[in-house]
Amino acid sequence: MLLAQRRADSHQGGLWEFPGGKVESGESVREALDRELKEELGIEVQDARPLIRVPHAYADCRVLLDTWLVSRWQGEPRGLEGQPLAWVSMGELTDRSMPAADMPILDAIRLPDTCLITPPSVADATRFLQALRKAVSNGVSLVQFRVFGLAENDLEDLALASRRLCEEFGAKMLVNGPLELALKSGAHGWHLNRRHLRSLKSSRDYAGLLLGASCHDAEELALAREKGVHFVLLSPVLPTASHPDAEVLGWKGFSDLVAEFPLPVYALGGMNASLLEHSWRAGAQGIAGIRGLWPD
Ligand SMILES: Nc1nc2c([nH]c(=O)n2[C@@H]2O[C@H](COP(=O)(O)OP(=O)(O)OP(=O)(O)O)[C@@H](O)[C@H]2O)c(=O)[nH]1
Repeated sequence: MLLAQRRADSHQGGLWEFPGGKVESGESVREALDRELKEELGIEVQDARPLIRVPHAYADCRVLLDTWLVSRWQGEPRGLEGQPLAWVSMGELTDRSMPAADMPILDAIRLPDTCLITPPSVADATRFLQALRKAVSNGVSLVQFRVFGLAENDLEDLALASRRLCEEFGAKMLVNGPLELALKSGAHGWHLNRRHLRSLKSSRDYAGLLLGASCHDAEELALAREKGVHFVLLSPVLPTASHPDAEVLGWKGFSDLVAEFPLPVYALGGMNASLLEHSWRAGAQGIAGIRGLWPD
């Protein structure tokens, strides 16, 4: 990631920021991005996509950080306004002092664009683990382990084996189920259903665990934000076989709900890899799913 240090006499002066600036009147956000990065860094943006929109109220002003991920550009970035620049790895991002509004952006950068949810019923644990291996070896790096109906010991064994497999390929696994199962299996995180989200005291009590939550409407999104989870799955965006009677949000309903929601949100319900780009345009971190993503 490329960071720039803000001038000492500017708003949030001295802190490290993502390069950018204000949209001028008559400009689209993409045009503003191209102009600002040309003015400040001397580069031509060639490929960029929306990442997250974060509204934030500072004591002295309100900002809406419409953040884009720039993946291709021409030219070597230079601090054309005299600002110091620093290339930092994901791990080093938190070593720099950054504006408070940037915190959700750090979560969005760290999370991948796809979240795989395991099929809930497991008839054959060996086949299940083979399919999971295929998924993580093909690049899936965020897995939600969601399995029901197994005897307690079998469930624990499967969760443990799944976590080890994920780790072998550098993927993170969250358990959707009892917190004890997440802890016993050494999972990287805990995924909260509606009931768990309501009863969660504060994310601070779960330091070190990546927390995700399932949400279905504006009220649950507000709750997820209040409780301080790291990301959300919002569903159902499109009709889905796993919840045939649920009322779908549609892409319009989805993007209205997440337009200024300051946490990464995955679109869930009827998703497959071909909808990934569409989900970005609708304001999503990416897509989550079972059938559309699970290798047979
Ligand atoms: N570019 C940028 N601005 C940020 C970040 N985080 C954050 O809170 N901001 C706030 O968003 C606003 C961006 O405006 P800016 O001052 O960079 O805009 P600009 O380049 O058009 O500058 P100017 O209006 O001083 O000429 C500032 O209030 C800044 O403090 C960040 O990571 N990058």
